[in-house]
Amino acid sequence: MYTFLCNGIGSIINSTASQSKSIEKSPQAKSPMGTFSSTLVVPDATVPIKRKTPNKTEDDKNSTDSEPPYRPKRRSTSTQLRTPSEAGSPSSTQNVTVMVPSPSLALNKFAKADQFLGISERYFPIKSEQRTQASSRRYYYAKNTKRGGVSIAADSDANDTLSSTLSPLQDILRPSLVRDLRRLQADGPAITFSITDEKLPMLASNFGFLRDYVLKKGVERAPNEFNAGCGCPDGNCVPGKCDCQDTEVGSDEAAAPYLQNRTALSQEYVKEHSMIYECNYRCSCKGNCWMNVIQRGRKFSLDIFDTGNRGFGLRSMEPIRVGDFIDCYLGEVLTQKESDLRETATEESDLFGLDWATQESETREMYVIDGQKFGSPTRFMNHSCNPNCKIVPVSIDHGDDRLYYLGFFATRDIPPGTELTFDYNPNWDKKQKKDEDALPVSLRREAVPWPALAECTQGEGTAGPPCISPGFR
Ligand SMILES: C[S@@+](CC[C@H](N)C(=O)[O-])C[C@H]1O[C@@H](n2cnc3c(N)ncnc32)[C@H](O)[C@@H]1O
Repeated sequence: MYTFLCNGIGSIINSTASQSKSIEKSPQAKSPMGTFSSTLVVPDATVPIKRKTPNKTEDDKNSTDSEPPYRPKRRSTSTQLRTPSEAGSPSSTQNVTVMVPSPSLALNKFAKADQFLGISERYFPIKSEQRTQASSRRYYYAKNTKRGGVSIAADSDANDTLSSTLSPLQDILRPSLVRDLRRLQADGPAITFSITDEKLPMLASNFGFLRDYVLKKGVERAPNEFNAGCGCPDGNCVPGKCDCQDTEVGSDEAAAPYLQNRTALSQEYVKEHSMIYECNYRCSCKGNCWMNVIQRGRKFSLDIFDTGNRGFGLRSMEPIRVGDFIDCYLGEVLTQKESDLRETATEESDLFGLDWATQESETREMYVIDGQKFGSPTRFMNHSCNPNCKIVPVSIDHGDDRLYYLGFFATRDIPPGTELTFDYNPNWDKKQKKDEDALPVSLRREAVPWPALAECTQGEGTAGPPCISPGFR
């Protein structure tokens, strides 16, 4: 079970429903299975669970198994830049606060050319011992400066107003974003963006792209030795027989989550909600079989674009077939306590509670993913109650029922250029007229002004324009 808590649009919806079919885990996979639900508000009280600590064998202690493939490779930094319209009119006498982006190679180039506003000790105050470094244009320590608090007065006799400084900023932000996105190409085809200069800072300065979760304080992966693998003969994982697959309740037959002939969700899993356990490095196949999809990474080039009325969105310029894997939802992984603090501290959060196993829990709280500031391109997927994608919880570690991945898969064929969407709350009771927790429109986060959308009337699976769930109003 997982919970999507998206403050803004998310915090106005709350519903929980059971999955239509539950699937029992194979004996090899230790974690309990649960029902699926998705809500968009603060999660229901979670029943804590107690981790069973398996007895370590000598073999386990001496284990030299390598790490699973998904590991944080880097962490982007987040900076903020306010455009003139956000900062107010850049009149010549007015004090305008500018969030100066982190000094980068490109920025240093500008500094050398003495063109860029803000590259001086005045805007990057430093300690005396750091002055030498700064004078040689090495601003390593200057990154510690709270740049958000640095106020820059628009100079009355300066020819360049704030708007004229935007151009060099875009010249820096655009290549910097390209560089940031290029790093994601290690995991699949290119991620591009189709965004005007004006809106570029909203993406480039406010968001850091990740290649894996960033585990925050109090969050841990289960030790490697807890993980288990299948023992399929000759490393040949056969559908229905591989131990990594779940067996349906009351049946010995394992449900095959993926198609064998292409890395895609099976028809059954397109319809159902159940955890998938992929083969891993501990399996006899070493994770090289068809039971390995999200670990192979993206298959499609994705484009972050300006939807015009729903902020940024995500699309692919390639045709996507039903069941295809899009990408994982990533972000900072928080303890529930930390996520509660963030929820109350800010209006903006994009939280997923990893609560698949917590219903059978006794003492542990679930982990929560926050994709607001750091994450993957799927963070820009908008809601639709007539969606073309869905989220499936996927684990690559049988010994860790607390930390797993959320994979986006296509639920129908998607033509090139179509916005990729998912239902933020698939179990929302469409008959429910009003959500008591709904926020008035004025309190919702609006990155750009969005015109009112038509209320969703279409049934699932039918094509149609973007719409808004009845409860959103
Ligand atoms: C996960 S973010 C999606 C990316 C977002 N559009 C952006 O520019 O950052 C969720 C936020 O997008 C907006 N959003 C998502 N789906 C929407 C829809 N169908 N209509 C209007 N706003 C939507 C809401 O502000 C919501 O809080």
